[in-house]
Parts: sequence; structure tokens; C-alpha cells
Amino acid sequence: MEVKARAPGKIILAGEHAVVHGTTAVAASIDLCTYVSIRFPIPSDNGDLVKLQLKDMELEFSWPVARIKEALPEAGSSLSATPTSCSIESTKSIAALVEEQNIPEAKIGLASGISAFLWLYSCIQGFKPATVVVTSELPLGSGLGSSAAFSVALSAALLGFSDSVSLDMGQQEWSLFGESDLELVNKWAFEGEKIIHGKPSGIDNTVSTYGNMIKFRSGSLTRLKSNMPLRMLITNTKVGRNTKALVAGVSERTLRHPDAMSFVFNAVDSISNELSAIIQSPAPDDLSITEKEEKIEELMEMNQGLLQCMGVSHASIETILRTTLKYKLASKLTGAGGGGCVLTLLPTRIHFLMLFIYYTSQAFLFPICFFYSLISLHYDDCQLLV
Ligand SMILES: Nc1ncnc2c1ncn2[C@@H]1O[C@H](COP(=O)(O)OP(=O)(O)O)[C@@H](O)[C@H]1O
Ligand SMILES: C[C@@](O)(CCOP(=O)(O)O)CC(=O)O
Ligand SMILES: [Mg+2]
Repeated sequence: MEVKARAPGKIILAGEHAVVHGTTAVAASIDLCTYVSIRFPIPSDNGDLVKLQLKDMELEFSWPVARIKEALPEAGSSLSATPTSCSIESTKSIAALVEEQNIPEAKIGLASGISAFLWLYSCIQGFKPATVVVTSELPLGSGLGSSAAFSVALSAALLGFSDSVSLDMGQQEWSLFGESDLELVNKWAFEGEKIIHGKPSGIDNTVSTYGNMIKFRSGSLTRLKSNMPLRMLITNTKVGRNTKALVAGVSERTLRHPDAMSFVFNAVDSISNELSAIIQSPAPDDLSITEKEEKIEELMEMNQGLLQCMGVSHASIETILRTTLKYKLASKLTGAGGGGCVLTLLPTRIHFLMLFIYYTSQAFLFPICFFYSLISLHYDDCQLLV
């Protein structure tokens, strides 16, 4: 039997980085997903390998089950219903398992994803041979939460085979998890994110697990219901970066300037709360859509300024900001910054096609940019195909 899970990526409308330090952030899932399928060999296959195939990159990694068991005895003793953090000892053993695989130098960033795979796989499924296939519509390391979508889809697929989750195995369509199963998927995915990000806030795995739009603070989520159209253009600067290093950089700055940074984080908190209130305010209220959009644009600009204070902007991001400003459009980075993707609010006054023509006429942007056109927000939560 094969189980396939899918989980969406995300954008952060306000509050990235500050959310790691306990303030509020607002995120929405997008309709680009990561897919993970798992197949266990039938007895006649005589398989004794755990295989991980990253289809988009045409890469395959494999380990004899006995080798994983020898390196990670601790993992096999955990219960799938009890998410477990990877100890320092297991982190070292996993590093050795990953090193044995000779990952191509240009793809070395995958090491953390492969490490998360080894931990989640052996904790949830124990020491069994299997073939795990991963594909993704998300660009990796670009701020759209590929690490979280990977961790969520992987946890969901692995749990789909475990006794901890009760699913109707006769389904032919994508099926949704129940509320308590979603919570379990989210907790395991957070353990994966910890291996990839170092110190994640948990917002990315939470929005990927539950879908739609959420407000998130210190591990707890509030589901948001948007009462206005919200169109975002996503531009990928294609400048590679690593979330773990950027998050660590902000923490170091916070240690150097604790007072100043606490004001920055508090300002971000207010921005996120105001943004979520505007998005949720009932449609026929005092503010017209245009007034709401203008407020959101201003909040995005303010959030971007504070992200610059945290030291996570980049020349490529500033180029996009300048370009969109020419058309009186507000933008901010999304995710960890340092390159990656930029959000631009497309207010109802702007027709997307018009903007596309203007924007693409900026020929100098072509070598560095890639558009995702309009990505629809409010995508579903993680799902399973059995
Ligand atoms: N489909 C995938 N297969 C393997 N590893 C993945 C996949 N998606 C994400 N990852 C891991 O997550 C890392 C990118 O995560 P991160 O730096 O947090 O950026 P983002 O989450 O914004 O894409 C990759 O370098 C890789 O280690
Ligand atoms: C910077 C941060 O707020 C978001 C990181 O998102 P991404 O990995 O760049 O997609 C980190 C976190 O909240 O865990
Ligand atoms: Mg990430």
C-alpha cells in the first residue's frame, strides 16, 4: 500500500523573525505544495533499505535498515504518538548517516532536510525498509516555507501508516485529518523544523498543517477569517539564503542590543495585531476596501522597515521594493529574508495584467526575478491520499 500526503507552503503577511522572540505574526498558506509518498516493500521484494528519492532534483539516498538502527537506537524506542526532540547524541549520529551519502556540493543545503527525514522516519516508523518519494512545487530556501511543508507532508504520510492516527483507509480522494490528528502531525513537523531551522517559532509548520490564514504567538494559533479580497504578487529574487543562519543572526543582534530590539519586536507585534484586525473586520463597516488596503500597505512598509532594523533585508529585496514603489505599490520581504521572496499587495485599484506589463518592462529585473503571478491564499490544510 502507498500513502501520499501533501502540505502547502506559506507567506508571512507580518511578523517574521519577531515571532521567534515571542511576538505575534500573521501567515497564510498558498497553493504550492510539497508531496511525500511512502511505500513499504511486500515480503517477496526482500528489501532492507530505507530509500529517499528527491524526484525534482533527481537524487536518491538510501541506508540499510540495520545501519539506521545501529546509529539511532533511541529513535526506535519512541512512540509515534509522542513527538520527541532529536538529542545531541542523535544529531551527531544523523550527521554521520548523512555524510555517508555524498550529497553533491551544490545541493549541500539538503543535508538538514535529509537529517529531518531520518529523525522523523525512524521515530514514527521505526526500523522498516521503505521507499519515500518527495516532490515539491515550492522553491527551496526562498521564504515560502518549503522546510515546513516538507516536515508536515512527511509527518502526515508517516503517521498515515501508524496506529496513532485513525484514517479511513478506503479513501480514493485526498482526505483530511481530524483535529487531534492534525495536532499530532503539527507537533512532529515542528521537530523536523527544529532540525532544519535550529530555533523555529512554529508558525510555518502550523500554517502548513492547518491551512488558510492564522495569527500565531508563542506556539498558539488563532484561525483568521479574511473579510476582504487580498491579492499578493510574489517575486522571487532567486538569491539563495538559509533560514537557520538568518534566525541566528537576529538572535545575536538581540543579545548585543536587547533594549532596542525589544522595541522593534513590540512594534512588529502591534503591526501584526492591527493587520489581522483589518483583515477580519466585517465587510460593511466604517472602512471601505480601499481604506483597508491603504492601511495594510502602510503596515507592510513599516514591517519591512523593522525587518531592515533586524538586519535581514538584502540588496535584491531593496531592488524589488524600489521597483514596486514606482507604481505606488507596497512590498515587504516574506519569510527569513536575506534574498528569497518579496510580497507586493495588489490593491483592487490595480489590474494584475497592467502591473505585469509595467513590471516586466523593468528588463533589468529579469536576470534576478521570477514571478509566481497570483498565488491564491486560503489553501486547505495538509491532506492524505491512501
Ligand atoms: N522537498 C524537499 N526535499 C528535501 N529537503 C527539503 C525540501 N524542502 C525543503 N527542504 C529542506 O529545507 C531547506 C530550506 O529551508 P529554509 O532555509 O527554511 O527555507 P524555506 O523554508 O523558506 O524554503 C532546504 O535546504 C532543505 O534542507
Ligand atoms: C524567520 C521565520 O520567522 C520564518 C522563516 O520562514 P522561511 O523558512 O524563510 O520560509 C522563522 C520562524 O518563525 O521559525
Ligand atoms: Mg523554512
